[in-house]
Amino acid sequence: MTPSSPVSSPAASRGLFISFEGIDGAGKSSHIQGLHDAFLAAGRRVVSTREPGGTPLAEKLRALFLQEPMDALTEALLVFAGRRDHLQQVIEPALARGDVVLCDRFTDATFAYQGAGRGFDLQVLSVLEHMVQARPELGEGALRQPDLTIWFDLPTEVAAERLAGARAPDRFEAEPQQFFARVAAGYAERALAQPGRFARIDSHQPKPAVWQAVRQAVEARGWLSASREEG
Ligand SMILES: Nc1ncnc2c1ncn2[C@@H]1O[C@H](COP(=O)(O)OP(=O)(O)O)[C@@H](O)[C@H]1O
Ligand SMILES: Cc1cn([C@H]2C[C@H](O)[C@@H](COP(=O)(O)OP(=O)(O)O)O2)c(=O)[nH]c1=O
Repeated sequence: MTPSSPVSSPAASRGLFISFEGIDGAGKSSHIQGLHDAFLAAGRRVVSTREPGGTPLAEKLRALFLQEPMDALTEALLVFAGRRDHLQQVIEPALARGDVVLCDRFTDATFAYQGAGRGFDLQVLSVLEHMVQARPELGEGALRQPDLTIWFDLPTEVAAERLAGARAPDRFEAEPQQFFARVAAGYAERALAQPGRFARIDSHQPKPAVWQAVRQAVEARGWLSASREEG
């Protein structure tokens, strides 16, 4: 099997859904590409995608979301509308094919940014989450959630230093550090509530050390071995 060839039989592996989270500037981007390459080398088909975005419609919503002033409910409605389209057009079909889906942010970001960051009602977010991510075929209340969420955790002041001058700030990146402190606390709360799904990565380290930690989080689950069946 060549490094980039797909698995020979869909039965040999099930789809895997991995999301990447953290405050702006936490350093997720380059490691998503690294993991993409590592899964290809292990013989998996990989779809790398992002939220907000991931489909033509959701990318249009992303542009509005990042640039236009709006209140927190509008933010939540836009991001969940895009998520619905993304799940239907990209994520669910890829998982059904047995692909690995690497998603730069998912619903934890909504709870962290709109919930903890903006102070928006978490119960309303939960209602939207249940509408958008419902999997009725698995029973009442079943939701599509990532199999693993890789959470890049680092102090807000370090993230701010990394972002300074790196790129023109969007509507969120222009927020003050107190906003990101609330977002970071939101992620910590989500990770505490669902420890099996979250892998916390200490991102206040040089890139190679962060990459080792990311790789280990995935290897520890047996997901990077070429011939192994997923459990
Ligand atoms: N471990 C690291 N140490 C120092 N700088 C980093 C590290 N990881 C990323 N960076 C830099 O920080 C900035 C933000 O990284 P990026 O991957 O774009 O963050 P994110 O996608 O989480 O917003 C970039 O300029 C990047 O080169
Ligand atoms: C998915 C999502 C992102 N966001 C925010 C977080 C980021 O500030 C921004 C875009 O995320 P991201 O794609 O990580 O930005 P970049 O490519 O510039 O690093 O959207 C929310 O506020 N709620 C959400 O549900």
